Amino acid sequence: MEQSNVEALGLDVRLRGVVCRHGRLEAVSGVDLEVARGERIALTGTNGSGKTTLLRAVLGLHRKVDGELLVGGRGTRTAAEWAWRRRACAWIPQRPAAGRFPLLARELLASSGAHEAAAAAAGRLGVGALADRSLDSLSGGQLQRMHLARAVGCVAAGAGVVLADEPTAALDFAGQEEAAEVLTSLGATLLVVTHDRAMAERCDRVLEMAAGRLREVR
Ligand SMILES: Nc1ncnc2c1ncn2[C@@H]1O[C@H](COP(=O)(O)OP(=O)(O)OP(=O)(O)O)[C@@H](O)[C@H]1O
Repeated sequence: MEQSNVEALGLDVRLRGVVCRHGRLEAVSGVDLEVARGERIALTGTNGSGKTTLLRAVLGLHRKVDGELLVGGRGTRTAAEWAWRRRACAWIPQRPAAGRFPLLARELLASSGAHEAAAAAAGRLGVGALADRSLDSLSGGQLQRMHLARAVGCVAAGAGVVLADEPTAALDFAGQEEAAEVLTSLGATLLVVTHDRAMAERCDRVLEMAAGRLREVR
């Protein structure tokens, strides 16, 4: 993996007038946001207000985006920029899919680009012994811990931004604390969608989304 262009201590994220549509529905409406390198942002808000759509847009997965959306000063106009964006951002999905041909947990960890760091994180998160299990055999909380461990691996491999979509939703209380600690101490820029107060309290800023618009809460 080419790592030279990805900064280890986080990348800045800049959104200007970002609009995202699903067909005719405008899910994100004119969002402006400046996130400094290493800053940790909690994104809260009502169901269906556009949080996941916004994170997917930052990741480069939502292609119908108007406005300016830069990570580390780069857009996603060319295939090379798009590939760079995918390496620069670690992604913890809200509903991890096992896929049609389920991966083994250790294959998920290896896909981070830094297998040893991800495997060590899996150990710390209490799922190291499950590495040879297929992802579709894991419980919701175990799967969420595995994705968290993968994100740690991605950062070790050079990702500068972590995009996490309700990463503690399936976790028990101790797991919520552990996950919040792991995510907020990575050194990477963090954008985390969460309804978990403990997670929000560990972040530098809390933003709220309502009907596709963003406002600062703290
Ligand atoms: N693939 C899709 N096709 C059509 N509409 C979609 C699609 N994905 C999301 N939407 C709609 O876009 C809006 C924003 O959805 P989004 O998933 O971004 O919200 P959210 O804030 O993450 O919600 P939640 O808190 O429930 O996870 C919703 O009205 C949703 O129904």
